Amino acid sequence: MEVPTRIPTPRPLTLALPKGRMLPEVADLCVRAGIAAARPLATGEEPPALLLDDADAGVRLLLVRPGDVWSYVAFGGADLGITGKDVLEEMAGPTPPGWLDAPAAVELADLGVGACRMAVAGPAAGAATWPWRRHQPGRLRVATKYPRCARRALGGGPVEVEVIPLAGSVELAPLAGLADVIVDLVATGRTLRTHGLVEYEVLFPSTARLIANEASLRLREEAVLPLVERLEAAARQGAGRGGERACAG
Ligand SMILES: Nc1ncnc2c1ncn2[C@@H]1O[C@H](COP(=O)(O)OP(=O)(O)OP(=O)(O)O)[C@@H](O)[C@H]1O
Ligand SMILES: O=P(O)(O)OC[C@H]1O[C@H](OP(=O)(O)OP(=O)(O)O)[C@H](O)[C@@H]1O
Repeated sequence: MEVPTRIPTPRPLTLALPKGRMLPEVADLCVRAGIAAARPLATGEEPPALLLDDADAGVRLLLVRPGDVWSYVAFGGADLGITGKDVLEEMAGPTPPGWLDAPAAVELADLGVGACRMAVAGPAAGAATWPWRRHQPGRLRVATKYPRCARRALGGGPVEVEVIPLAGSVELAPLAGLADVIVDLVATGRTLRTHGLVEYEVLFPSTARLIANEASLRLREEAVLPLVERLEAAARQGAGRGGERACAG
């Protein structure tokens, strides 16, 4: 009996893309990588559907929330995905109790688009004392959409970090007396300024990353790698055209 060396191909090569603010830039990269079906997504209009097949490119696109791209890729719903480094940092680390234990998604490339930074911010009055406060015994209430990043960056020292999880409008938390500081993404800094907040500390810069399902990389290599190469080439071309956005404030 012949021993199969590859699993049967159950579906087209599947790429999970982030809906929302990054989609137009990411879709533009995909178009330049030969995925014509991504063209309507580059306009900023509402996507026509959540699943788009590109028969010519042999690629299926799934449109999911940026925070869900990692799950689609890690759990095998997509072979490849594009999402922010912020999402990958938040998903990094031990699997929380009760979660399906997923093999890690592999980070393959920095695509340059969607630049922003993860920062600690708070009221202007607290900026001067932040470097000291951060390392003092006592409690620090942190409002954030990124509880694991916040804990990893600020915990582990003498200060006791109390995370208040929020899903958005994080800048309101210090104004409402809910938290001392926030950990959130900053790009232009406009939202902070509008609410009288300042950046205390940058935790890490973030740009869109290409990630792969670990098994797809091994078992569908001939299909996966050419697309990876085309996306990387499109990203380099984009950077050359001035497509790389500065993430420093
Ligand atoms: N100024 C910014 N603020 C927030 N995210 C940004 C910014 N600039 C780039 N990004 C990237 O865009 C992603 C968030 O996109 P978007 O704001 O459309 O989704 P979201 O509403 O935060 O996500 P979800 O729908 O899952 O709640 C981030 O993960 C980050 O990588
Ligand atoms: O530095 P800026 O250019 O102002 O961008 C940063 C803001 O954008 C994001 O919020 P978003 O618009 O996604 O809304 P949200 O608060 O509902 O998450 C982020 O959470 C900041 O609030």
